[in-house]
Amino acid sequence: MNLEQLSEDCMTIAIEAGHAILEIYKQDDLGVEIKSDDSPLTLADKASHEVIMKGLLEFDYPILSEEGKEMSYDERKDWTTYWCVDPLDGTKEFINRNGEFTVNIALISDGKPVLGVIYVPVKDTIYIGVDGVGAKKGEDGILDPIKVKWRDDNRIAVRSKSHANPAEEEILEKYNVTDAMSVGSSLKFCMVAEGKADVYYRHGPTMEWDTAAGQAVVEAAGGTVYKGNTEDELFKYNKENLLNGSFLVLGK
Ligand SMILES: Nc1ncnc2c1ncn2[C@@H]1O[C@H](COP(=O)(O)O)[C@@H](OP(=O)(O)O)[C@H]1O
Ligand SMILES: [Mg+2]
Repeated sequence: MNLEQLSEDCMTIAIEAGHAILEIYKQDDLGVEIKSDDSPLTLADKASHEVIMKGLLEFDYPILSEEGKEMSYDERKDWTTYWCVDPLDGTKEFINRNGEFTVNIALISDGKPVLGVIYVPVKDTIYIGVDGVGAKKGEDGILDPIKVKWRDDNRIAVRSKSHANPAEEEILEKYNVTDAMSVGSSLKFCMVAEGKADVYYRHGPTMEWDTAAGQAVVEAAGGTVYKGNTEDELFKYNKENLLNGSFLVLGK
């Protein structure tokens, strides 16, 4: 498997999906519905999902997408390598029209995200992480390497804009965080990956597709994603329950 070649194809697919999202973002009616789990869904989530499914079809790996058909653990438990996709992460931010939403494509191998692409449609910016190779950020058609930062003191945290939890404060204090920024979607992982923040601790629930591409990007940039709120166990994928527990992202 040539991850670098695959990452180029994923970039093209993510950008095309982002353009489909922007077409809908321009319209007055975003076609908002509420899903059975009470979370919002728009025409853009569906359009992006269609573009990504079509694009990834040529690669012979199964696909787990937030907007795809529900997949029981029995159906996916033997997958060794698969795509984990969030066609539009930060749907609330999309509906609020603040630009803080992303397209996320990750390749998982043996429970670890080994490739991740995150596209930010409104900024036309892309982040790529390839295990064993490194992470890059693309702006104005130029890709530059990015690296995490671990400040000696006055550390900076990123937190969810829509789902921050007071239980996060204790951990931020433990890491000497003196400043926190609220940002929507997987952009938080990107901010740690490019050294704009040192820490992202998430106490509340997310799904595996919300974190897979972000974890690949931040780890390829030199960071680490841990399960829970300690530095003991790495964060793994294709769990029986796709609901993530709390996790800790550090720029080291
Ligand atoms: N109660 C809940 N259960 C599961 N996932 C939740 C959740 N509340 C929020 N999320 C996840 O958090 C994501 C948004 O993260 P953030 O708050 O960092 O922007 C959502 O992604 P989507 O917007 O793709 O649905 C959603 O998957
Ligand atoms: Mg999401």
